[in-house]
Amino acid sequence: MEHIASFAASGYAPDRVQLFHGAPLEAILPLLADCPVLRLRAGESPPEAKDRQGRLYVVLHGALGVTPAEVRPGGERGFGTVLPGECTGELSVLDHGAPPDHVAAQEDTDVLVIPADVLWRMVDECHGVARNMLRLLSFRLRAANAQLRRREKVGEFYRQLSMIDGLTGLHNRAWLNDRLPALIDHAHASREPLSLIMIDLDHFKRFNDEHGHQTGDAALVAAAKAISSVLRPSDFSARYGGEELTVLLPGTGAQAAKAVAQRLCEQLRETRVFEDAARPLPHVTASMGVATILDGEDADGLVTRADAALYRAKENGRNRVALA
Ligand SMILES: Nc1nc2c(ncn2[C@@H]2O[C@H](COP(=O)(O)OP(=O)(O)OP(=O)(O)O)[C@@H](O)[C@H]2O)c(=O)[nH]1
Repeated sequence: MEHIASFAASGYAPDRVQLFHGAPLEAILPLLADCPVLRLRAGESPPEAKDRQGRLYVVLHGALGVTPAEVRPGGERGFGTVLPGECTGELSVLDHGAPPDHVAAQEDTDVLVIPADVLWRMVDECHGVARNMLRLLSFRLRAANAQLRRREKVGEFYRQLSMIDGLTGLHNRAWLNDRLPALIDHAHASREPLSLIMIDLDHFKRFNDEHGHQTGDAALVAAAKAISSVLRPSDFSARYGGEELTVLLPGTGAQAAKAVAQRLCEQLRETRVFEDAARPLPHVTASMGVATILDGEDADGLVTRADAALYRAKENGRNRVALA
């Protein structure tokens, strides 16, 4: 970093500085005359104020990169860029707090440093500067709000992504844990039925052993597709874990749910793992347990009864449906 000159001797003019737009230069120039102009090399930060008064940095040439102070070095990059005529540092001047952002030159950059007391005198003596400060603050507020909204959206995107099973594309167990209690509450409150089908692929260990784990994965994907193809848009399917899948049927009573499960069973029986006829594989079958919510029952109770029914379907020969 190099101290080039005072502003008066630097050769820079104030008319391009946003903070001074519309303000009478004859009022501003005497106040700016002794303010230092620094040259920062790429990567250098302007010196921090030794007092708690803060200071405003106006870019005269080059660019300053601004990163929120809470972001670790090497973390999220480029919160913003301050270009010639723009400034940064106004918040710590206004509230005497620590600067909220880390500032560093993105290239060789000349910066006018305006100490807090000089800035306040400008605000006192020149309404135009005060107005520009307010405009700057409202711009910062809007930018911060937009940034928050973007982060919320990104957060929601990743939340949704974390609820999807990577192999089958179905919802995963985390989604089920999140949504099932809410669906059950809704069913109790609206006095509508809700059914759950627990599905377990038959002899899947043997299938893996005979055809390889990757073919087993393909069979799981094919099963998930087949199941989704049978359901209505208001139904949900999820991968419960391993080779176990779950279907949720809101507004569906026991008999209708049993009929859906039987349809799923048939669909699986007819589903090829690979459409490619050159690689004929045995069809994958599944056993299914169906349970319909009882008065006052919670998620654990419903899943346990569906599991017990599934166990009976396995016991009775697999490739079939049992009702809880
Ligand atoms: N390929 C593949 N296999 C999986 C996956 N998740 C679980 N499995 C396999 O599924 C098999 C389940 O085996 P078991 O629990 O013994 O049940 P099963 O062989 O299907 O027998 P039954 O359920 O009694 O009909 C295990 O071999 C697991 O490794 C997966 O994501 N991909």
